[in-house]
Amino acid sequence: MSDASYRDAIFSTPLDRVASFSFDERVVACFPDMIRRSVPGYGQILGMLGLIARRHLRHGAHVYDLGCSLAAGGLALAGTLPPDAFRYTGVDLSPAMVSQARETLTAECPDHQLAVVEGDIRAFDFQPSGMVMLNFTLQFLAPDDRLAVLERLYEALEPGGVLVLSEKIVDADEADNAWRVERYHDFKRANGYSEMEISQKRTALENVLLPDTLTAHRDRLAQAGFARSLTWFQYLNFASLVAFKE
Ligand SMILES: C[S@@+](CC[C@H](N)C(=O)[O-])C[C@H]1O[C@@H](n2cnc3c(N)ncnc32)[C@H](O)[C@@H]1O
Ligand SMILES: O=C(O)C(=O)C[C@]1(C(=O)O)C=C[C@H](O)C=C1
Repeated sequence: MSDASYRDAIFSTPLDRVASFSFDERVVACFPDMIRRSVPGYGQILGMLGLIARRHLRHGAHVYDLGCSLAAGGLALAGTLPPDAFRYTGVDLSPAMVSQARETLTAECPDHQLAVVEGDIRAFDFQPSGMVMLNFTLQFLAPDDRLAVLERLYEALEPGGVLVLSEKIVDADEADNAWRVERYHDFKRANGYSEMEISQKRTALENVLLPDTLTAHRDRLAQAGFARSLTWFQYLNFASLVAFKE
């Protein structure tokens, strides 16, 4: 099973107790469908990764994709850049994600240099790189662990390197936030999720996915050393930033 696979029905039946969300085999089996129906702009963000790499990446440089899940970031770059343009390492904590990602990359991009390793990005020994992608991963780390990871990524990036940070975000203003979350739930309904699925997934993600404001992200990036960052994409409560190592 190496392609778009099953429809996400994980929260479609009533659960006595909704367990915390985890990236296990059941999630892996429907992940491409889940993320496309749950993250506004996911396809557009993937589409830009190759274009950002084309502008910022030195020929042959190394790229990290942290919390790579099924290596969608690697597939996106391989769709835009030739095999000698970059080397890619995806890192993920979930063994089920890692084994499925490897299978997909072998089947779909045999000529590109794409590796996936199982590891925890909080303790990973990062090698020098020209680009780092952190797409919807930082939000799953304990808030106190986030700055240290960004500091180590700043160190690992080569001069001229770029970090792409995509996240679910929260508004500081309560009313603005409520509007955005309500429209996000409309987005999920329009993508075929039921009220039960929306509410049980929300419960499962409580205390697991902890979103920051865009201001908190920009401040943290600056604290980690990134003198320049900007939000290049936002769709409801999901955004993507780029930060530069000068
Ligand atoms: C929402 S998914 C990321 C989606 C993926 N980047 C994409 O664009 O399709 C979050 C991923 O982060 C991984 N993850 C969470 N904490 C991690 C950690 N400390 N180290 C490495 N991976 C982690 C999870 O296993 C999961 O696969
Ligand atoms: O479904 C949600 O509420 C999400 O926040 C989507 C989200 C994410 O943003 O990382 C959460 C878990 C995974 O299923 C993939 C996407």
